[in-house]
Amino acid sequence: MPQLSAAQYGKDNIRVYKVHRDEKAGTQDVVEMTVCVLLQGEIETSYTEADNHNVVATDTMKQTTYIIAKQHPVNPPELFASILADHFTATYPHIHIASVKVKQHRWTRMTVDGQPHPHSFMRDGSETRNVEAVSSKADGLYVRSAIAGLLVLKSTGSAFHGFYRNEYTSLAEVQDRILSTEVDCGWKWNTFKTLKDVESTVPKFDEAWKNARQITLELFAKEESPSVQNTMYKMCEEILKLVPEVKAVDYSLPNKHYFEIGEQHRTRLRSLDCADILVDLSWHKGLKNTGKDAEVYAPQSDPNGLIQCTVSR
Ligand SMILES: O=c1[nH]c(=O)c2[nH]c(=O)[nH]c2[nH]1
Repeated sequence: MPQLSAAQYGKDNIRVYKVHRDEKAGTQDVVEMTVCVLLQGEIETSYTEADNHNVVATDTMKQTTYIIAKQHPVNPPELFASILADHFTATYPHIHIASVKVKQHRWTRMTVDGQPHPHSFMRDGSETRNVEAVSSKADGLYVRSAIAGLLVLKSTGSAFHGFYRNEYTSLAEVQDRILSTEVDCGWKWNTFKTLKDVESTVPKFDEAWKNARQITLELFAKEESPSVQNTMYKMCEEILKLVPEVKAVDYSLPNKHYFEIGEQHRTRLRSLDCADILVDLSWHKGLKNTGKDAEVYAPQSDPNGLIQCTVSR
């Protein structure tokens, strides 16, 4: 007899834009975000018996998102996501768990004629500030904040050697390589009992985001990295130190590679670190582009290393 063993449903990719007009100062602030709402609870018969009486329409979830955005602050995103998630579990007796994911996009104020412009912004990069809030009738509010899509590269100051070798290994030890990654860094807050507890933590959310971002960038830049693994572990340690309300920090870092192209160079490609492979141009009039003369590399999209960890207290 088949059984529905898990079910949730909701609205994804709800795009919301909110403007705040400061009439006195003559300036405006904008927030753009993409929201996903997913609900769980006593919804089984909608799947098994076509009984829709308990189905909160996904369109209702979208309309609710706009209404909550109108009536409440959308910043910090931790607060907005928690208010919205809490709304669903508080309003509907048969909804037991509501998950709200908010992805805030960057609109950075333009500087024009040396002054911050009152109402013009630019998208400076693919980085987003992400939050997931899960409101559970049984367990309270779980919140994870994150930085995603932050692209970074260092052209030296990274090595990778001393790794496991056997007959499947061709990678050479490397003392100096290019290191590039797209940062996905998350931090889980101690579970909040109620929405009030989230509200009283509001000043900490922006501060934690700033700290996590700064630690990530500074350690990435300053550290002589022996591996992605060790560098990300140090970042986790620093964030845990600076943000006592956080119980765990996680990173997911793809290793973006800089490869040589060209079938004739396959042997060379296999023998160097995958993240730092030179384009050998000696076939063209003896052009020197290897060793100390290396300047031109060939970035590759796949395959890539993927290094992940979670560090808890
Ligand atoms: O920092 C790294 N960690 C690895 O596990 C790894 N594996 C690899 O091929 N290059 C790298 N670099």
